[in-house]
Amino acid sequence: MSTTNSQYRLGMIGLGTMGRNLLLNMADKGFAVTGYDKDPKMLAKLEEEGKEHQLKGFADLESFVGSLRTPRTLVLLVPAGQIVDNVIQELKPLLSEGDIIIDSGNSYFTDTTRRVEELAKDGLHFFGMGISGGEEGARFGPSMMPGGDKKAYAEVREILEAVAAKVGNDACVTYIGPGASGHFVKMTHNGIEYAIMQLLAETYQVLKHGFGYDNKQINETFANWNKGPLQSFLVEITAEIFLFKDDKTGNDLVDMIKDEARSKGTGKWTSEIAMDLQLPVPIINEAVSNRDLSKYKSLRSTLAERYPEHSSSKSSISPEQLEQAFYFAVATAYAQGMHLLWQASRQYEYELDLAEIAKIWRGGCIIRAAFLEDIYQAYQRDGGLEHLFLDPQIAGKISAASPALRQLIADAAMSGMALPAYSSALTYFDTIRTARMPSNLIQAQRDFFGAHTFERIDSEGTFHANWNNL
Ligand SMILES: NC(=O)C1=CN([C@@H]2O[C@H](COP(=O)(O)OP(=O)(O)OC[C@H]3O[C@@H](n4cnc5c(N)ncnc54)[C@H](OP(=O)(O)O)[C@@H]3O)[C@@H](O)[C@H]2O)C=CC1
Ligand SMILES: O=C(CO)[C@H](O)[C@H](O)COP(=O)(O)O
Repeated sequence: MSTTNSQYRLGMIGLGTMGRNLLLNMADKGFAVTGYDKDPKMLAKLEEEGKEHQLKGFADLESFVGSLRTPRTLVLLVPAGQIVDNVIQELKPLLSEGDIIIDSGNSYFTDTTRRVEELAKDGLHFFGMGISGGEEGARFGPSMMPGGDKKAYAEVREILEAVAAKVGNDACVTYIGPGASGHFVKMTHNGIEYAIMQLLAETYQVLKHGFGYDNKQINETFANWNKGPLQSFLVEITAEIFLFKDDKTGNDLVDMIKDEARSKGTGKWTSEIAMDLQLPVPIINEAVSNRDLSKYKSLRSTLAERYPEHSSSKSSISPEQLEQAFYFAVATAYAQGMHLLWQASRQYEYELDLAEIAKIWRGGCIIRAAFLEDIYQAYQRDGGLEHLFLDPQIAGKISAASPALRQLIADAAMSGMALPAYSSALTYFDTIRTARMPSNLIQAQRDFFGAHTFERIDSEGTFHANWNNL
């Protein structure tokens, strides 16, 4: 296959929500780019949208690959799973040593590890690059998390920095690390996303039932929070949701939506891998479990009638205290996610720079928030920080906010209101600040019934006691 007429800088496979918008973003920034889709209508639409730019669509894979300058850079934005492997198999005979494939979908990180290793045998560079920001982010500035071969990154750095969201002069993209580190970091981003969304849903519950607020007041509360230290994309869109009207009924749309949350799996993956790494992320676990519990609508409805214990007692805390409690819980969710990255970095030798990760999450992505500046500063002060709560400035803010969360949980417990993510945040904090946990008893029990042995506080080694006098 001749490459003599090749001219395009990058080729995109998958021209759906993310792929089309990211490609248009690249074209806007002056890069000559091309897209591949089997559907001529998709190509016509793409070329029409990008007609002012050097943007071309191909329905034939060989011509598409042949249009790229070498070493070629191809970005995949197709559904994760087998489709990614299928696309790679179709591409491989058309590629040459040194070419780069970037999988920007939400692929599972162990699939990425496998693909990196398999393609390296053919001299091809495979990058797992998490992208966040949804449709609008892809079009106007996402946050991107590329992991793979460091030298090959130099080939794509310019284009990624040009299209990424900006915070001041900083582009929201950085080289993350080797192997599947980019997809691991994106998965963790989504785990934090799940936790914050669950906390916002619980806050809605408190505002509605504990405070007796209507949707307009709930909108105002979140909109006010979004002007201060809690400023974030998720708080901002949550405020907007409460004003949105349903075309069909004229009611607030939020009231017309079933209380059954769906998911695609990245939150579950975060919980699963955190358990494998023995690094607890309980708020994320609660967020995943609550999406699952929400699906048991009929069981919940039956049990609501069987146990009508929910009292109508109002929350005793002020809106300002609720804001403090939310701050505490969200900070804890980020702390758990960062702790997971700290552990994964050691386990998988990703050499993650946690300051850089916090830095590129400050803009473009779904979890962007003013608080990420504090996290970035904390890891800049100490790049090896084991846990965010060890940072003196974060510690001061957490300590000041914890009494409000205690009162929120106490009120909720007495009135029978479920606040699983908030409760989990407090329990996690109280556990992780406990110097001597009651886990000595668990070791004693294990040794009692199964001779599993225990360690002593006063001598090295493992011991077994004859608990049963056998
Ligand atoms: N939507 C979002 O907000 C975000 C999505 N992601 C991830 O990005 C990836 C893409 O998501 P999204 O853009 O939303 O998905 P879409 O479903 O909108 O687009 C997927 C595209 O892939 C194409 N495609 C499917 N199979 C093949 C194939 N074998 N060869 C070539 N093209 C193929 C589809 O074409 P056709 O329609 O013709 O089948 C479609 O154009 C996913 O992994 C997703 O998890 C990441 C961040 C945010
Ligand atoms: O990656 C994303 C944002 O960063 C997706 O929007 C996210 O995966 C949605 O996940 P789910 O469908 O499980 O809620």
